[in-house]
Amino acid sequence: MKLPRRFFQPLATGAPAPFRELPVRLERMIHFVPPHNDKVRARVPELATQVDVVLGNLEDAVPADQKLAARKGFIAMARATDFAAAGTGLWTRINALNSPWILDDLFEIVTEVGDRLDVVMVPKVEGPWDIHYVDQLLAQLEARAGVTKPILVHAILETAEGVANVDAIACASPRMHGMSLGPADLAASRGMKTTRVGGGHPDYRVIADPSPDGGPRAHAQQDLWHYTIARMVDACQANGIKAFYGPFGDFSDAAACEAQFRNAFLMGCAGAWTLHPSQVALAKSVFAPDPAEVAFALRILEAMPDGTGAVMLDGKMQDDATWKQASVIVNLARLVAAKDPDLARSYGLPGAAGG
Ligand SMILES: CC(C)(COP(=O)(O)OP(=O)(O)OC[C@H]1O[C@@H](n2cnc3c(N)ncnc32)[C@H](O)[C@@H]1OP(=O)(O)O)[C@@H](O)C(=O)NCCC(=O)NCCSC(=O)C[C@H](O)C(=O)O
Ligand SMILES: [Mg+2]
Repeated sequence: MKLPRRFFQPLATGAPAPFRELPVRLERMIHFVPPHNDKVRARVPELATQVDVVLGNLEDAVPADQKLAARKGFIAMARATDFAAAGTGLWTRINALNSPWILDDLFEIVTEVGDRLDVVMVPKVEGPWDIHYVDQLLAQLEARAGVTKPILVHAILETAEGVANVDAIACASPRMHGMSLGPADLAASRGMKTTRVGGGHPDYRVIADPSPDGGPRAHAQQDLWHYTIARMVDACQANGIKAFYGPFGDFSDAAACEAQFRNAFLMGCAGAWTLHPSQVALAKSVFAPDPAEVAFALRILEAMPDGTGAVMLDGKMQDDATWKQASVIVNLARLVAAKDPDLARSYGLPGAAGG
């Protein structure tokens, strides 16, 4: 176990010191771009004005014979757009740690565009040892390339072993930005019997007792991912990092995607992955608080200026704890308002231009 005082020391001479606190950023969606696809890559400058995070994906969904093209494509797209000026995060998902591509992924990307990269997403993280490996390697590469801002690490929770070690992963390094649920790999790793990428399954349900008249029995579909999301959110929040829902693969079912995103939002997730342009608006609307909820939260804060005591609002008791709940909603609303003038107006909060 590392000594507490050494936790925040750089892991290589010349590497930047890790952040003490995560940068505060609005990350309603992590938008996946296949960087080997020239047509989609050409849309990135425009996308960067529409999404909170652009991620160049090098791992699954990139054919093996396109891995090098994807890496080169990512480097080109990182250079072609000033993401920082647009207020948009630039991430990459590297190949798995046991793959033949990972070493060159990190070496080439940090060397070429490390100063532009915010976060490296690491797939199939099994335990803290995987984070320690990436942490050390990133520090060496940052030092070598003269990168001055520490690159953060985001783990995908997508193996049974990873879920068993979720708490240790969350606190493995000060580089940890957060975690995403990877429902497809996790389903396979667990031996779940579904071919869907995220979302529910009609056969996963509870049914009511038989009725005396032999009529049809009521049933309700359950959420396959509730347990994992709850564990992930607790591990992340306990360590001051962020939890995300991952992909929803059925682009044709916007209602189901929205419901899954909304459950994740209510449970404490900050955002979700978007794999197709049609999912961007969905994520934007779900991962921002409802204006009516913001209005009520503002009333709570106003009624309890110092955050203590007990008051009644519309017949509902408010106290120190509901003040904290209201603060969660208002803080997020302020972050959204700073980026989205329409929502700033509907929240009655100052937007980016202060109006
Ligand atoms: C899945 C896709 C290959 C589908 O692309 P396409 O067949 O082109 O779809 P459409 O014709 O409907 O596209 C309409 C237009 O939109 C552009 N497009 C498509 N996708 C994107 C995108 N991601 N970003 C920007 N623009 C996009 C198309 O080019 C069309 O443009 P135009 O012709 O000019 O109208 C594609 O959507 C895609 O590759 N998506 C990303 C897939 C991906 O990254 N998958 C991996 C993440 S999920 C995962 O790994 C599982 C996870 O790890 C787990 O274990 O759970
Ligand atoms: Mg996966």
